[in-house]
Amino acid sequence: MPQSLYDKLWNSHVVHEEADGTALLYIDRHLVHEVTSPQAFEGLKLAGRKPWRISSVVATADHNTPTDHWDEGIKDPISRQQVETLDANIREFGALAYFPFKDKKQGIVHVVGPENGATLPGMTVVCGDSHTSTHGAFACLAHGIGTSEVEHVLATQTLVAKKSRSMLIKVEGVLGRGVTAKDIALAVIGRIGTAGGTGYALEFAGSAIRGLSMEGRMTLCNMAIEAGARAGMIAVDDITIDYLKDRTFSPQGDMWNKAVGYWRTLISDDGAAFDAVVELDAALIEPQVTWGTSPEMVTHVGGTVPDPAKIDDPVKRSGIERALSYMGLTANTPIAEIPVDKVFIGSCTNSRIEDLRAAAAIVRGRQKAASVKQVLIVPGSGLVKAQAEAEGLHQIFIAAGFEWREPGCSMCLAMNADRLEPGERCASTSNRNFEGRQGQGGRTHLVSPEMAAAAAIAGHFIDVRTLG
Ligand SMILES: CC(C)[C@H](C(=O)O)[C@@H](O)C(=O)O
Ligand code: SF4
Repeated sequence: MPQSLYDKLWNSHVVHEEADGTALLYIDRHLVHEVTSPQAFEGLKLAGRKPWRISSVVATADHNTPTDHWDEGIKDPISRQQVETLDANIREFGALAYFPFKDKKQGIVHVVGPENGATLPGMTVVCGDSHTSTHGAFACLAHGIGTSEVEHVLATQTLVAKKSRSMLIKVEGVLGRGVTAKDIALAVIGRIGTAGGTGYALEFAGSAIRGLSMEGRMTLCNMAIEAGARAGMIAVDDITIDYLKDRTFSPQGDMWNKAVGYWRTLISDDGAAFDAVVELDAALIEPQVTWGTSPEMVTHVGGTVPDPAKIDDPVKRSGIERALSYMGLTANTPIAEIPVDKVFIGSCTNSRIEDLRAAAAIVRGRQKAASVKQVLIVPGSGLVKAQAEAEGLHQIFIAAGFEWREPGCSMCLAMNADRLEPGERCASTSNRNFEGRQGQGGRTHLVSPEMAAAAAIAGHFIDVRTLG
Protein backbone atom coordinates (compact mmCIF):
# COMPACT_ATOMS: atom_id res chain seq x y z
CA MET A 1 0.00 0.00 0.00
CA PRO A 2 1.38 3.45 -0.84
CA GLN A 3 2.50 5.33 2.25
CA SER A 4 2.68 9.03 2.97
CA LEU A 5 5.86 10.58 4.37
CA TYR A 6 4.04 10.91 7.68
CA ASP A 7 3.11 7.19 7.66
CA LYS A 8 6.75 6.28 7.04
CA LEU A 9 8.08 8.51 9.81
CA TRP A 10 5.44 7.31 12.24
CA ASN A 11 5.80 3.60 11.46
CA SER A 12 9.57 3.65 11.78
CA HIS A 13 9.41 5.08 15.31
CA VAL A 14 6.57 3.18 17.00
CA VAL A 15 7.98 1.16 19.90
CA HIS A 16 4.61 -0.02 21.15
CA GLU A 17 1.00 0.62 20.21
CA GLU A 18 -2.15 0.11 22.30
CA ALA A 19 -5.44 -1.04 20.79
CA ASP A 20 -6.84 2.51 21.03
CA GLY A 21 -3.98 3.84 18.89
CA THR A 22 -1.99 5.35 21.73
CA ALA A 23 1.64 4.71 20.88
CA LEU A 24 5.07 5.02 22.34
CA LEU A 25 7.34 6.76 19.81
CA TYR A 26 11.13 6.57 19.89
CA ILE A 27 12.71 10.05 19.89
CA ASP A 28 15.92 10.60 17.94
CA ARG A 29 16.70 14.25 18.62
CA HIS A 30 15.83 16.25 21.71
CA LEU A 31 16.39 19.99 21.44
CA VAL A 32 16.50 21.86 24.72
CA HIS A 33 16.27 25.55 25.66
CA GLU A 34 16.23 27.37 28.98
CA VAL A 35 12.50 28.08 29.24
CA THR A 36 10.94 24.62 29.29
CA SER A 37 13.76 22.46 30.65
CA PRO A 38 14.36 23.47 34.32
CA GLN A 39 11.39 21.59 35.81
CA ALA A 40 12.15 18.59 33.61
CA PHE A 41 15.74 18.30 34.86
CA GLU A 42 14.49 18.95 38.39
CA GLY A 43 12.01 16.08 38.01
CA LEU A 44 14.80 13.76 36.88
CA LYS A 45 16.91 14.72 39.88
CA LEU A 46 14.06 14.20 42.32
CA ALA A 47 13.36 10.77 40.87
CA GLY A 48 17.07 9.91 40.94
CA ARG A 49 16.99 9.10 37.21
CA LYS A 50 19.63 9.63 34.52
CA PRO A 51 18.84 10.70 30.97
CA TRP A 52 18.37 7.68 28.70
CA ARG A 53 20.52 8.87 25.78
CA ILE A 54 22.15 12.17 26.46
CA SER A 55 23.76 12.17 23.00
CA SER A 56 20.30 12.94 21.60
CA VAL A 57 20.31 16.32 23.35
CA VAL A 58 21.32 19.56 21.65
CA ALA A 59 20.85 22.60 23.85
CA THR A 60 21.12 26.37 23.55
CA ALA A 61 20.00 29.49 25.41
CA ASP A 62 17.84 31.76 23.27
CA HIS A 63 14.64 33.24 24.71
CA ASN A 64 16.15 35.06 27.67
CA THR A 65 19.47 36.17 26.23
CA PRO A 66 20.02 39.85 25.46
CA THR A 67 20.91 40.88 21.91
CA ASP A 68 23.29 43.73 22.75
CA HIS A 69 25.99 44.59 25.32
CA TRP A 70 26.93 40.94 25.80
CA ASP A 71 29.93 42.12 27.84
CA GLU A 72 27.46 43.28 30.51
CA GLY A 73 25.90 39.81 30.89
CA ILE A 74 22.19 39.22 31.49
CA LYS A 75 20.84 42.08 33.58
CA ASP A 76 17.35 40.78 34.33
CA PRO A 77 17.69 38.45 37.36
CA ILE A 78 14.93 36.05 36.28
CA SER A 79 16.34 35.70 32.76
CA ARG A 80 19.83 35.25 34.18
CA GLN A 81 18.65 32.53 36.52
CA GLN A 82 16.93 30.66 33.67
CA VAL A 83 20.08 30.67 31.57
CA GLU A 84 22.35 29.77 34.49
CA THR A 85 20.05 26.90 35.41
CA LEU A 86 20.42 25.48 31.89
CA ASP A 87 24.22 25.87 32.17
CA ALA A 88 24.19 23.93 35.45
CA ASN A 89 21.87 21.19 34.13
CA ILE A 90 24.00 20.60 31.04
CA ARG A 91 27.13 20.57 33.22
CA GLU A 92 25.52 17.90 35.39
CA PHE A 93 23.86 15.73 32.73
CA GLY A 94 25.83 16.47 29.53
CA ALA A 95 24.64 16.85 25.93
CA LEU A 96 25.77 16.04 22.40
CA ALA A 97 26.25 19.79 22.00
CA TYR A 98 25.56 22.88 24.07
CA PHE A 99 25.70 26.40 22.67
CA PRO A 100 25.52 28.58 25.78
CA PHE A 101 25.06 32.35 26.03
CA LYS A 102 27.92 34.11 24.19
CA ASP A 103 29.12 30.95 22.42
CA LYS A 104 29.94 31.68 18.79
CA LYS A 105 27.38 29.06 17.72
CA GLN A 106 24.65 30.13 20.15
CA GLY A 107 21.29 31.05 18.69
CA ILE A 108 17.61 30.23 18.37
CA VAL A 109 17.17 26.50 18.89
CA HIS A 110 15.32 26.04 15.57
CA VAL A 111 18.11 27.76 13.67
CA VAL A 112 20.98 26.06 15.51
CA GLY A 113 19.72 22.46 15.12
CA PRO A 114 19.56 22.36 11.32
CA GLU A 115 22.64 24.47 10.64
CA ASN A 116 24.74 22.02 12.64
CA GLY A 117 23.26 18.98 10.95
CA ALA A 118 21.65 17.95 14.24
CA THR A 119 18.32 17.75 12.43
CA LEU A 120 18.49 14.97 9.84
CA PRO A 121 15.86 13.42 7.56
CA GLY A 122 13.89 10.55 9.06
CA MET A 123 14.35 11.67 12.63
CA THR A 124 11.73 12.26 15.26
CA VAL A 125 12.61 15.67 16.70
CA VAL A 126 11.07 17.14 19.83
CA CYS A 127 11.65 20.26 21.90
CA GLY A 128 9.71 21.98 24.64
CA ASP A 129 8.76 24.61 22.09
CA SER A 130 5.82 24.85 19.74
CA HIS A 131 7.89 25.94 16.74
CA THR A 132 9.70 22.60 16.64
CA SER A 133 7.54 22.02 13.55
CA THR A 134 10.31 23.96 11.75
CA HIS A 135 12.45 20.81 11.55
CA GLY A 136 9.82 19.03 9.47
CA ALA A 137 11.39 20.85 6.52
CA PHE A 138 13.99 18.04 6.61
CA ALA A 139 11.39 15.25 6.32
CA CYS A 140 11.39 14.79 10.08
CA LEU A 141 8.47 14.11 12.36
CA ALA A 142 9.03 17.19 14.52
CA HIS A 143 6.77 18.84 17.04
CA GLY A 144 6.65 20.70 20.30
CA ILE A 145 6.13 18.98 23.65
CA GLY A 146 5.23 20.17 27.16
CA THR A 147 7.63 20.35 30.10
CA SER A 148 6.41 17.07 31.63
CA GLU A 149 7.01 15.42 28.26
CA VAL A 150 10.51 16.92 28.17
CA GLU A 151 11.17 15.02 31.39
CA HIS A 152 9.59 11.86 29.97
CA VAL A 153 11.76 12.01 26.84
CA LEU A 154 14.90 12.67 28.88
CA ALA A 155 14.13 9.70 31.12
CA THR A 156 12.91 7.18 28.53
CA GLN A 157 13.78 8.48 25.02
CA THR A 158 10.13 7.93 24.14
CA LEU A 159 6.99 9.97 23.89
CA VAL A 160 3.36 8.92 24.33
CA ALA A 161 1.57 10.02 21.16
CA LYS A 162 -1.45 9.35 18.98
CA LYS A 163 -1.28 9.47 15.23
CA SER A 164 -2.83 12.58 13.69
CA ARG A 165 -4.87 12.74 10.52
CA SER A 166 -2.91 13.82 7.46
CA MET A 167 -3.34 16.92 5.32
CA LEU A 168 -1.62 17.56 2.03
CA ILE A 169 -1.07 21.23 1.22
CA LYS A 170 -0.17 21.43 -2.44
CA VAL A 171 1.24 24.67 -3.79
CA GLU A 172 1.78 24.47 -7.53
CA GLY A 173 3.35 27.00 -9.88
CA VAL A 174 5.96 29.70 -9.54
CA LEU A 175 5.98 32.42 -6.89
CA GLY A 176 5.97 35.98 -8.22
CA ARG A 177 8.86 38.37 -7.66
CA GLY A 178 8.94 39.62 -4.06
CA VAL A 179 6.75 36.72 -2.84
CA THR A 180 8.34 34.36 -0.33
CA ALA A 181 7.85 31.26 1.79
CA LYS A 182 6.52 33.55 4.53
CA ASP A 183 3.79 34.70 2.18
CA ILE A 184 2.91 31.07 1.39
CA ALA A 185 2.66 30.38 5.13
CA LEU A 186 0.42 33.38 5.77
CA ALA A 187 -1.68 32.66 2.67
CA VAL A 188 -2.21 29.06 3.83
CA ILE A 189 -3.26 30.26 7.28
CA GLY A 190 -5.49 32.90 5.69
CA ARG A 191 -7.17 30.11 3.74
CA ILE A 192 -7.57 27.34 6.34
CA GLY A 193 -7.53 29.48 9.51
CA THR A 194 -5.55 29.02 12.72
CA ALA A 195 -7.65 25.99 13.60
CA GLY A 196 -7.65 24.55 10.07
CA GLY A 197 -4.79 22.18 10.78
CA THR A 198 -5.90 21.11 14.25
CA GLY A 199 -5.54 17.35 14.61
CA TYR A 200 -3.57 17.04 11.38
CA ALA A 201 0.06 16.52 10.42
CA LEU A 202 0.67 18.71 7.37
CA GLU A 203 2.75 17.82 4.36
CA PHE A 204 3.66 20.72 2.06
CA ALA A 205 4.19 19.61 -1.53
CA GLY A 206 3.94 20.81 -5.11
CA SER A 207 6.30 22.55 -7.50
CA ALA A 208 6.36 25.83 -5.52
CA ILE A 209 7.53 23.97 -2.42
CA ARG A 210 10.15 22.04 -4.37
CA GLY A 211 11.36 25.42 -5.62
CA LEU A 212 12.04 26.69 -2.08
CA SER A 213 15.47 26.66 -0.44
CA MET A 214 15.84 24.88 2.91
CA GLU A 215 15.57 28.28 4.60
CA GLY A 216 12.22 28.88 2.90
CA ARG A 217 11.01 25.38 3.75
CA MET A 218 11.90 25.97 7.40
CA THR A 219 9.96 29.27 7.37
CA LEU A 220 6.92 27.42 6.06
CA CYS A 221 7.07 24.43 8.43
CA ASN A 222 7.79 26.84 11.32
CA MET A 223 4.31 28.29 10.87
CA ALA A 224 2.48 24.93 10.66
CA ILE A 225 1.74 25.41 14.35
CA GLU A 226 0.05 28.76 13.60
CA ALA A 227 -2.24 26.82 11.25
CA GLY A 228 -3.20 24.63 14.22
CA ALA A 229 -1.06 21.61 13.27
CA ARG A 230 1.65 20.40 15.62
CA ALA A 231 3.78 19.12 12.74
CA GLY A 232 4.46 20.17 9.16
CA MET A 233 6.83 18.32 6.82
CA ILE A 234 8.37 18.33 3.37
CA ALA A 235 9.78 15.39 1.39
CA VAL A 236 13.52 14.91 0.85
CA ASP A 237 15.03 16.04 -2.45
CA ASP A 238 18.43 17.21 -3.72
CA ILE A 239 17.99 20.57 -1.99
CA THR A 240 17.65 18.81 1.39
CA ILE A 241 20.69 16.62 0.77
CA ASP A 242 22.89 19.43 -0.54
CA TYR A 243 22.08 21.55 2.52
CA LEU A 244 23.19 18.78 4.89
CA LYS A 245 26.50 17.86 3.26
CA ASP A 246 29.44 18.43 5.62
CA ARG A 247 27.45 19.94 8.50
CA THR A 248 28.95 19.23 11.95
CA PHE A 249 26.66 16.33 12.88
CA SER A 250 25.85 15.11 9.37
CA PRO A 251 27.10 11.60 8.66
CA GLN A 252 30.47 11.40 6.89
CA GLY A 253 32.12 9.10 4.33
CA ASP A 254 30.41 5.78 3.75
CA MET A 255 27.79 6.59 6.38
CA TRP A 256 26.83 9.65 4.34
CA ASN A 257 26.18 7.52 1.25
CA LYS A 258 24.13 5.03 3.23
CA ALA A 259 22.17 7.82 4.88
CA VAL A 260 21.44 9.52 1.55
CA GLY A 261 20.15 6.21 0.18
CA TYR A 262 17.69 5.97 3.07
CA TRP A 263 16.78 9.66 3.02
CA ARG A 264 15.72 9.41 -0.62
CA THR A 265 12.92 7.04 0.47
CA LEU A 266 11.45 9.78 2.68
CA ILE A 267 8.79 10.97 0.26
CA SER A 268 5.09 10.30 0.00
CA ASP A 269 4.53 7.39 -2.43
CA ASP A 270 2.41 8.00 -5.50
CA GLY A 271 -1.19 7.37 -4.57
CA ALA A 272 -0.62 7.79 -0.80
CA ALA A 273 -3.89 8.66 0.93
CA PHE A 274 -4.46 11.93 2.84
CA ASP A 275 -7.43 12.78 5.04
CA ALA A 276 -7.61 16.28 3.57
CA VAL A 277 -6.09 18.09 0.60
CA VAL A 278 -5.75 21.87 0.18
CA GLU A 279 -4.50 23.36 -3.08
CA LEU A 280 -3.03 26.81 -3.69
CA ASP A 281 -1.82 28.45 -6.88
CA ALA A 282 1.59 30.02 -6.18
CA ALA A 283 1.15 32.61 -8.92
CA LEU A 284 -1.88 34.07 -7.11
CA ILE A 285 -0.08 34.62 -3.78
CA GLU A 286 0.87 38.25 -3.11
CA PRO A 287 2.99 39.76 -0.32
CA GLN A 288 0.98 39.27 2.87
CA VAL A 289 0.46 41.56 5.88
CA THR A 290 -1.52 40.66 9.00
CA TRP A 291 -3.84 43.37 10.32
CA GLY A 292 -5.18 41.68 13.47
CA THR A 293 -4.26 39.71 16.55
CA SER A 294 -4.15 36.24 15.02
CA PRO A 295 -2.10 35.07 12.03
CA GLU A 296 -5.32 34.27 10.14
CA MET A 297 -6.25 37.97 10.24
CA VAL A 298 -4.24 38.57 7.11
CA THR A 299 -4.57 40.14 3.69
CA HIS A 300 -2.26 41.16 0.85
CA VAL A 301 -0.37 44.43 0.74
CA GLY A 302 -2.81 45.88 -1.80
CA GLY A 303 -5.75 45.06 0.47
CA THR A 304 -7.55 47.02 3.17
CA VAL A 305 -8.34 46.57 6.84
CA PRO A 306 -11.68 44.71 6.94
CA ASP A 307 -14.95 46.40 7.84
CA PRO A 308 -16.74 44.56 10.66
CA ALA A 309 -20.02 46.20 9.62
CA LYS A 310 -19.94 44.04 6.49
CA ILE A 311 -19.62 40.77 8.44
CA ASP A 312 -22.87 38.92 9.17
CA ASP A 313 -21.56 36.31 11.62
CA PRO A 314 -21.78 38.06 15.05
CA VAL A 315 -18.87 36.08 16.55
CA LYS A 316 -16.59 36.89 13.64
CA ARG A 317 -17.74 40.51 13.65
CA SER A 318 -16.97 41.07 17.32
CA GLY A 319 -13.60 39.30 16.91
CA ILE A 320 -12.66 41.75 14.16
CA GLU A 321 -13.93 44.72 16.17
CA ARG A 322 -11.83 43.73 19.14
CA ALA A 323 -8.75 43.16 16.98
CA LEU A 324 -9.12 46.54 15.25
CA SER A 325 -9.53 48.31 18.58
CA TYR A 326 -6.39 46.62 20.02
CA MET A 327 -4.47 47.30 16.82
CA GLY A 328 -5.60 50.94 16.69
CA LEU A 329 -6.86 50.52 13.13
CA THR A 330 -9.89 51.92 11.32
CA ALA A 331 -12.01 49.75 9.01
CA ASN A 332 -11.27 50.08 5.27
CA THR A 333 -7.81 51.67 5.74
CA PRO A 334 -5.52 50.58 2.91
CA ILE A 335 -2.72 48.39 4.30
CA ALA A 336 -0.19 50.58 2.47
CA GLU A 337 -1.28 53.58 4.54
CA ILE A 338 -0.48 51.99 7.91
CA PRO A 339 2.64 53.62 9.42
CA VAL A 340 5.08 51.60 11.55
CA ASP A 341 7.05 52.68 14.64
CA LYS A 342 9.48 49.78 14.76
CA VAL A 343 10.66 46.97 12.53
CA PHE A 344 11.91 43.58 13.69
CA ILE A 345 13.74 41.24 11.33
CA GLY A 346 14.53 38.04 13.18
CA SER A 347 12.96 35.01 14.96
CA CYS A 348 13.03 31.30 14.13
CA THR A 349 10.73 32.07 11.20
CA ASN A 350 12.97 34.52 9.34
CA SER A 351 16.46 35.03 10.75
CA ARG A 352 18.53 32.76 8.52
CA ILE A 353 21.18 33.91 6.08
CA GLU A 354 18.82 33.93 3.12
CA ASP A 355 16.36 36.13 5.05
CA LEU A 356 19.11 38.62 5.87
CA ARG A 357 20.33 38.60 2.26
CA ALA A 358 16.80 39.29 1.03
CA ALA A 359 16.33 42.17 3.48
CA ALA A 360 19.76 43.61 2.62
CA ALA A 361 18.95 43.52 -1.09
CA ILE A 362 16.00 45.85 -0.42
CA VAL A 363 17.94 48.10 1.97
CA ARG A 364 21.18 48.56 -0.02
CA GLY A 365 21.78 52.28 -0.64
CA ARG A 366 18.60 53.31 1.16
CA GLN A 367 17.83 54.85 4.56
CA LYS A 368 15.46 54.12 7.42
CA ALA A 369 12.48 56.52 7.34
CA ALA A 370 12.91 59.25 9.95
CA SER A 371 9.51 58.37 11.45
CA VAL A 372 10.63 54.81 12.24
CA LYS A 373 12.07 54.73 15.77
CA GLN A 374 14.01 51.50 15.63
CA VAL A 375 14.86 48.70 13.24
CA LEU A 376 16.33 45.56 14.80
CA ILE A 377 18.16 43.03 12.66
CA VAL A 378 18.69 39.95 14.79
CA PRO A 379 20.48 37.01 13.17
CA GLY A 380 19.17 33.60 14.22
CA SER A 381 22.54 32.32 15.36
CA GLY A 382 26.18 33.21 15.78
CA LEU A 383 26.96 31.30 12.57
CA VAL A 384 24.34 33.28 10.64
CA LYS A 385 25.79 36.48 12.09
CA ALA A 386 29.33 35.55 11.07
CA GLN A 387 28.21 34.61 7.55
CA ALA A 388 26.28 37.87 7.16
CA GLU A 389 29.30 39.85 8.32
CA ALA A 390 31.58 37.97 5.92
CA GLU A 391 29.23 39.08 3.13
CA GLY A 392 29.13 42.67 4.42
CA LEU A 393 25.37 42.59 5.01
CA HIS A 394 25.75 44.19 8.45
CA GLN A 395 27.31 47.26 6.84
CA ILE A 396 24.29 47.70 4.60
CA PHE A 397 21.99 47.59 7.62
CA ILE A 398 24.14 49.87 9.78
CA ALA A 399 24.50 52.41 6.95
CA ALA A 400 20.70 52.49 6.67
CA GLY A 401 20.34 53.35 10.37
CA PHE A 402 19.33 49.85 11.49
CA GLU A 403 20.66 48.09 14.63
CA TRP A 404 22.80 44.97 14.05
CA ARG A 405 22.31 42.71 17.08
CA GLU A 406 23.54 39.50 18.67
CA PRO A 407 21.50 36.31 18.04
CA GLY A 408 18.45 35.27 20.09
CA CYS A 409 14.65 35.24 20.12
CA SER A 410 14.75 38.99 20.75
CA MET A 411 11.58 40.93 20.00
CA CYS A 412 9.67 37.87 18.79
CA LEU A 413 8.33 37.59 22.31
CA ALA A 414 8.75 39.91 25.28
CA MET A 415 10.99 37.59 27.33
CA ASN A 416 14.15 39.70 27.11
CA ALA A 417 15.04 43.38 26.89
CA ASP A 418 13.81 43.81 23.27
CA ARG A 419 10.15 44.76 23.27
CA LEU A 420 7.50 47.15 22.02
CA GLU A 421 6.14 49.90 24.26
CA PRO A 422 2.35 50.15 24.65
CA GLY A 423 0.73 51.36 21.43
CA GLU A 424 3.84 50.90 19.28
CA ARG A 425 3.28 49.33 15.88
CA CYS A 426 5.79 46.90 14.45
CA ALA A 427 6.40 45.25 11.10
CA SER A 428 7.76 41.89 12.26
CA THR A 429 9.10 38.82 10.52
CA SER A 430 8.13 36.59 13.47
CA ASN A 431 5.19 34.19 13.60
CA ARG A 432 2.76 35.39 16.28
CA ASN A 433 0.77 38.62 16.55
CA PHE A 434 -1.30 37.92 19.68
CA GLU A 435 -2.12 40.78 22.04
CA GLY A 436 1.00 41.68 24.02
CA ARG A 437 3.22 39.19 22.17
CA GLN A 438 6.01 41.70 21.52
CA GLY A 439 5.37 43.72 24.69
CA GLN A 440 2.29 44.85 26.57
CA GLY A 441 0.04 46.91 24.29
CA GLY A 442 2.39 46.35 21.34
CA ARG A 443 0.88 45.95 17.87
CA THR A 444 2.38 43.35 15.57
CA HIS A 445 1.99 42.99 11.81
CA LEU A 446 3.52 39.78 10.43
CA VAL A 447 5.36 40.10 7.11
CA SER A 448 8.29 38.66 5.14
CA PRO A 449 11.85 40.02 5.60
CA GLU A 450 11.57 41.86 2.26
CA MET A 451 8.31 43.52 3.29
CA ALA A 452 9.70 44.42 6.73
CA ALA A 453 12.78 46.00 5.17
CA ALA A 454 10.61 47.94 2.72
CA ALA A 455 8.39 49.21 5.57
CA ALA A 456 11.51 50.39 7.46
CA ILE A 457 12.49 52.50 4.47
CA ALA A 458 9.05 53.83 3.56
CA GLY A 459 7.83 54.33 7.14
CA HIS A 460 4.64 52.44 6.28
CA PHE A 461 3.73 49.17 4.58
CA ILE A 462 4.56 49.26 0.92
CA ASP A 463 4.45 46.69 -1.85
CA VAL A 464 8.06 45.55 -2.01
CA ARG A 465 7.61 44.94 -5.75
CA THR A 466 7.26 48.69 -6.34
CA LEU A 467 10.70 49.37 -4.80
CA GLY A 468 12.46 47.79 -7.78
C1 LIG B 1 8.78 29.78 25.37
C2 LIG B 1 8.26 28.69 24.48
C3 LIG B 1 7.69 27.61 25.31
C4 LIG B 1 7.31 29.23 23.40
C5 LIG B 1 6.78 28.16 22.47
O1 LIG B 1 6.44 27.05 22.85
O2 LIG B 1 6.63 28.39 21.31
C6 LIG B 1 7.98 30.32 22.58
O3 LIG B 1 9.08 29.87 21.88
C7 LIG B 1 7.00 30.97 21.68
O4 LIG B 1 7.32 31.16 20.50
O5 LIG B 1 5.92 31.33 22.13
S1 SF4 C 1 12.10 33.05 17.95
FE1 SF4 C 1 10.04 33.36 18.75
S2 SF4 C 1 8.80 31.70 17.98
FE2 SF4 C 1 10.93 31.13 17.73
S3 SF4 C 1 11.43 29.93 19.55
FE3 SF4 C 1 12.00 32.07 19.96
S4 SF4 C 1 10.20 32.96 20.93
FE4 SF4 C 1 9.52 31.05 19.98
